[in-house]
Amino acid sequence: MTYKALTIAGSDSGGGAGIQADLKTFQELDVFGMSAITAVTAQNTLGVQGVYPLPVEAIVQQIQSVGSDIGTDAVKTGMLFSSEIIAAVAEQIRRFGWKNIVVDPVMIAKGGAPLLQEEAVQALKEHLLPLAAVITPNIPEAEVLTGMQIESPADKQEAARRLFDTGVRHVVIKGGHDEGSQASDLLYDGQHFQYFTSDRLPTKNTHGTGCTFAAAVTAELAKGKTAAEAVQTAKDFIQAAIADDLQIGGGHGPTNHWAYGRRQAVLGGKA
Ligand SMILES: Nc1ncnc2c1ncn2[C@@H]1O[C@H](COP(=O)(O)OP(=O)(O)OP(=O)(O)O)[C@@H](O)[C@H]1O
Ligand SMILES: Cc1ncc(CO)c(N)n1
Repeated sequence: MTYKALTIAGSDSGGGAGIQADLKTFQELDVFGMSAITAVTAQNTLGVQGVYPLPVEAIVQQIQSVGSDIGTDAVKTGMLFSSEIIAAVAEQIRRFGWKNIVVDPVMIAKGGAPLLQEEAVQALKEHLLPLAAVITPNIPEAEVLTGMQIESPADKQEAARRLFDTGVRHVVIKGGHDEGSQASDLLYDGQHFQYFTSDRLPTKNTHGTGCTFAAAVTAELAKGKTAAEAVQTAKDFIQAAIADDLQIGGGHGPTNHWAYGRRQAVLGGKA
């Protein structure tokens, strides 16, 4: 059985985030990766030097080329940049009847460069969130989407409830931006709160952690895993990828996308 996943996201020339992180992650998890590029960024470990959104027509055409021939078992959205792009992407997802939609509501790159126009937040809520099987905001993104400040564990749960009410089936609020010695991701399915917790690793090389995490969730949903199973694998994948960081570039380096696969191979006696 060949499982397939489509990422609709921006290109990161530095290879640590965006489309590049997604395809590497799909590959590592044995899922055939496809892409529809929404914007080209000139980017490295130091920051974002340029952002070039593609015409909506070019984005729609890429999605249609995939949908009309190959099809997909899951879709991840990342950097969508504008409300026009969001509306067009949502329309195509509906048109092909795709399920297993993972929305990573990318807003701002680590260095502060905007990857989503401010007025597009409403379009995200209106068009895309109701289609999502899983949404994976970090804490600042969850704050923007809910309009509330998240300062305590109770706030995090309340934000998850509010996000669930937008029509999303599972909410994951990631803990990368939390304080403390643990990085704890909260999953909410409308009934239960479940925490996925690891030691916080002391490194500056966390470029693309969010993209990589959401791509791993997408790959696992493509294989038919439940949201909780997919989040557990994604958490293990990103923990291994951060732990074995690569020391590339002069700023916030990428994670190591092959670390998880190497560890599995060692555990399974294959390496
Ligand atoms: N220092 C760290 N140690 C361990 N896990 C981490 C660390 N930083 C982030 N994570 C994990 O990485 C995943 C991504 O979380 P994070 O909140 O950093 O996403 P993000 O801000 O969207 O990332 P980015 O914008 O760089 O793509 C989560 O599973 C989180 O728990
Ligand atoms: C293209 C792209 N998408 C997402 C992110 C968020 O990490 C980034 N830095 N660049």
